[in-house]
Amino acid sequence: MAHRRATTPVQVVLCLPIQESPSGEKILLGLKQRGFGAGRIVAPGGKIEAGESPRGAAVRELAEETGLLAEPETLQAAARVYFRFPGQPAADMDCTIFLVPSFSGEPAASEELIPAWYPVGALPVQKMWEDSALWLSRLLAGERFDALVVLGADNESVARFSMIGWPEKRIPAAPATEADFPDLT
Ligand SMILES: Nc1[nH]c(=O)nc2c1ncn2[C@H]1C[C@H](O)[C@@H](COP(=O)(O)OP(=O)(O)OP(=O)(O)O)O1
Repeated sequence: MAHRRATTPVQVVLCLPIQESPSGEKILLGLKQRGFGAGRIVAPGGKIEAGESPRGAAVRELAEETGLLAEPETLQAAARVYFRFPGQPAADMDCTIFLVPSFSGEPAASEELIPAWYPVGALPVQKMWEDSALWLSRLLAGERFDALVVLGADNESVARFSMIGWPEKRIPAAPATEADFPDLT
């Protein structure tokens, strides 16, 4: 019998602004000040609002949390990560991740995030979600994928991780948000 979910995963986005510097590429992350994941260093992002596209949500969240402004069409859809929290199913999230190669403005702290640039080769993985060590550097190295992250009972450790590279087979039962992934549709 098919498993029926009690709740629908929350649809969220993450943004990865990228900047060239004399010492190499850097990405913008930030210390989350409140809400889900507070105290961790995370990428800017959040929930997709009703009627909003993933791309539109990414641009809005980036502006709200960091002050950076980007044009929606310049964002590059790079991965989807399905976060599953068996110990707290209401926290399940389907996350679309965008690279942000061009933007204007300077990052500034918000109530949500204290942003800072990090070298791609020296990510602050000890202060991030444990699972991000499994997928973030691969994404920044150019891989494109869907990944499934199942958290442990503590809602922090990684119980299971699997990855499916584009354009191979999709993760079964993942809700469709293919509109942002033209190479898949
Ligand atoms: N295991 C995990 N690893 C990771 O790297 N990021 C995760 C994660 N689980 C959730 N996230 C991210 C995805 C999403 O962008 C974010 C949570 O969404 P929000 O920032 O919107 O949550 P908040 O509780 O702050 O809500 P609001 O402030 O009400 O929007 O956490």
